[in-house]
Amino acid sequence: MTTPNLAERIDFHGMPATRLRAPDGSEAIVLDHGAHVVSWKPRGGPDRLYLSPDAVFKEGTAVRGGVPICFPQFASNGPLPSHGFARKSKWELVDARVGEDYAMANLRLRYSDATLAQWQGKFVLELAISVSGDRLDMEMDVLNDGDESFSFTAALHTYLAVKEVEECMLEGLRGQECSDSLTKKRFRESGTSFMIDQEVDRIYHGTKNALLLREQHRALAIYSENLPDTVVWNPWVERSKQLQDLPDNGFRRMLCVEGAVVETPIVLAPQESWWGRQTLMTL
Ligand SMILES: O=P(O)(O)OC[C@H]1O[C@@H](O)[C@H](O)[C@@H](O)[C@@H]1O
Repeated sequence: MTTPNLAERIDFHGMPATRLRAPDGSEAIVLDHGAHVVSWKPRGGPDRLYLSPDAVFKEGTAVRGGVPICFPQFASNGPLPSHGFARKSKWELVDARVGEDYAMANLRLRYSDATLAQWQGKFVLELAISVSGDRLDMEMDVLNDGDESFSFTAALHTYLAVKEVEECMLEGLRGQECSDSLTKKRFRESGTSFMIDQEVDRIYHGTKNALLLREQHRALAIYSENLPDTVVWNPWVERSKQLQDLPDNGFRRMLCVEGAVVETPIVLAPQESWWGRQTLMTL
C-alpha cells in the first residue's frame, strides 16, 4: 500500500508504526499492533498521552499507556482475557493521509481463525484516527460480516498524561449514575469535580456531557459520541506495584478516562454496524 505525501512509516520500540503529522504541526503515532495510539502531541505542545516507560512492545502483549482498544470485551466482563484480543492483535494499515489541516490513518482488524477460536463474532473492526491543531479524534467502527448476530462491549482506554494526578480535577460527571468496580456499589455522583487521591476504578453510565480535565496550568476537553459509559481508572500505590509494566510512581503521571460501552452491550445483526468516537481537545 502507498501512503501518499505524508504519514511516515516508522519503527517504534521495534514495532511497525505510522507517524501522522498534520501541516499545523500536530502529530500522533499509531502502532499496527493493536491500532494502538501511543503518542499525541497537539500543535506546539507536549505529549498528552501517557506511555509507561516500562511498557512491553511484543506481539501478543498489551502496551501499557496510549490508547488500548478494548474489544470485544471490556475488562473481565466475560470469558475472554481482560479487555479482549483487539489490543494484542496485529492490525492492517489501510489508509494514511495528510490533508490541508489534518493527518489521518485508518486501521482494520478482521475476524480470523485465531479470533474465531476465542470468540464467535465475524467482525470487521476499524479505527480511524485523525489529528488536527489541538484535537485528536478516534473512532471505532464495527461491522458484523457474518450471518449470525453477536454482541460485544468495548472501550477506547485512553491514558491521559498529567503532571501530578493529585492536582487534577475531572469535571462534568455530576448527577451521573456510577458503578464503583472496587466497592461494587452503585451511586449517583454528587460532586462537581472529582479529585484523584486514591485508587479509582469507576464506570459512569449514560455520560452525555463533555468532560473537562483541569490541571494547574492547562485543561483538556474529552467528548464521547455513541460511547455511553465513561471509565475512570487510576491504580494508585498498591495496585501499581502489581503491574510489572508500570513504574511504582507511574500512577502519578496518568489518568485513564475511557469512552466505553459496558453496561448495555451492543448487539449487531448480520451486516449491521456500529461506531463510537472519543475526541480530545486541549484548551
Ligand atoms: O491491566 P489491564 O488489563 O490493562 O486493565 C487495566 C484497567 O483497565 C480499566 O479499564 C479497568 O476498569 C480496570 O479494572 C483495569 O484494572
